[in-house]
Amino acid sequence: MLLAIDCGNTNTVFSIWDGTRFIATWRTSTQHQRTADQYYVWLSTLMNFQKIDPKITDVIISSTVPRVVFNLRVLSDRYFNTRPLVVGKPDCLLPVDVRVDAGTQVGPDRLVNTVAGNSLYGGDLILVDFGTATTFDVVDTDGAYVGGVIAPGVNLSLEALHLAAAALPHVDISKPQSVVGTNTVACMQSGIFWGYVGLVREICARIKAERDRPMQVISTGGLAPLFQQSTDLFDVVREDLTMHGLTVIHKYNSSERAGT
Ligand SMILES: Nc1ncnc2c1ncn2[C@@H]1O[C@H](COP(=O)(O)OP(=O)(O)O)[C@@H](O)[C@H]1O
Ligand SMILES: CC(C)(COP(=O)(O)O)[C@@H](O)C(=O)NCCC(=O)O
Ligand SMILES: [K+]
Repeated sequence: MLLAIDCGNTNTVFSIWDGTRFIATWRTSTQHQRTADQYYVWLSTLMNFQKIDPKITDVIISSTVPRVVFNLRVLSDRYFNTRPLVVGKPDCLLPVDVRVDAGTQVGPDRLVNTVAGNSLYGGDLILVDFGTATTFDVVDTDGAYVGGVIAPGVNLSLEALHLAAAALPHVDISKPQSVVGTNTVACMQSGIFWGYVGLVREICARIKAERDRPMQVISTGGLAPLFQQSTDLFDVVREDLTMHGLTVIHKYNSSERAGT
């Protein structure tokens, strides 16, 4: 079975893929200090708790935080006796082209999303991923990654208000009842929620105009469903987009190595 690890700047998600479906998914905060042994204690406890004993034969990692990769590699070598595939490294092949400025290091999560989007929905896509940052990845007609947009994440924006202004509290995002807030929290939620709806709408409209063709908008990340509520921003919300992409990349590399 495949252990797929998607490490973002805030959270790291581990999923076990049995070849047809994910049999388990667990999430932990991203901390580069966490050792391979700590990961394994955590993972094996959860496996015992869910009464599963998967035989992990392969590991694939996508990480937007380079420092965590070392310990995840050790986890794979020491406990699963396998050399992991690491997206973005030269020995990890991608089934799509990447057409960006020379020397640009595209976030591996964006490449994985592109592969997933292309495998599920074809080409001419805008992939919106609500993570620490909100990213827009543009997928060409042939499935290539051709660039995109990086905006501050929703929670990062709320946290920035709280950190910079003495009288503004820490607030969780939610859809406000009305645009005009009658208390501080409602005012902040309105600014971020409706501001974000505007940001997503405007950026998608401009990408479509710039590329002069219809495009499907696919969204992912924990906050995608919140924004889909009573807005028409996305054609599809697919929460497991990145994980799905990891399974596609793993399969592609396995078959390339086998020469099929
Ligand atoms: N369902 C959710 N509801 C509210 N906040 C969420 C939800 N899912 C994720 N978040 C928050 O969104 C932010 C980005 O999380 P995540 O998608 O895990 O980012 P990353 O992939 O960059 O690590 C974090 O602050 C996280 O706590
Ligand atoms: C834009 C990102 C910070 C998003 O990361 P995330 O929100 O998933 O933690 C990440 O994709 C990244 O570090 N990218 C490198 C620059 C680029 O993609 O052009
Ligand atoms: K992301």
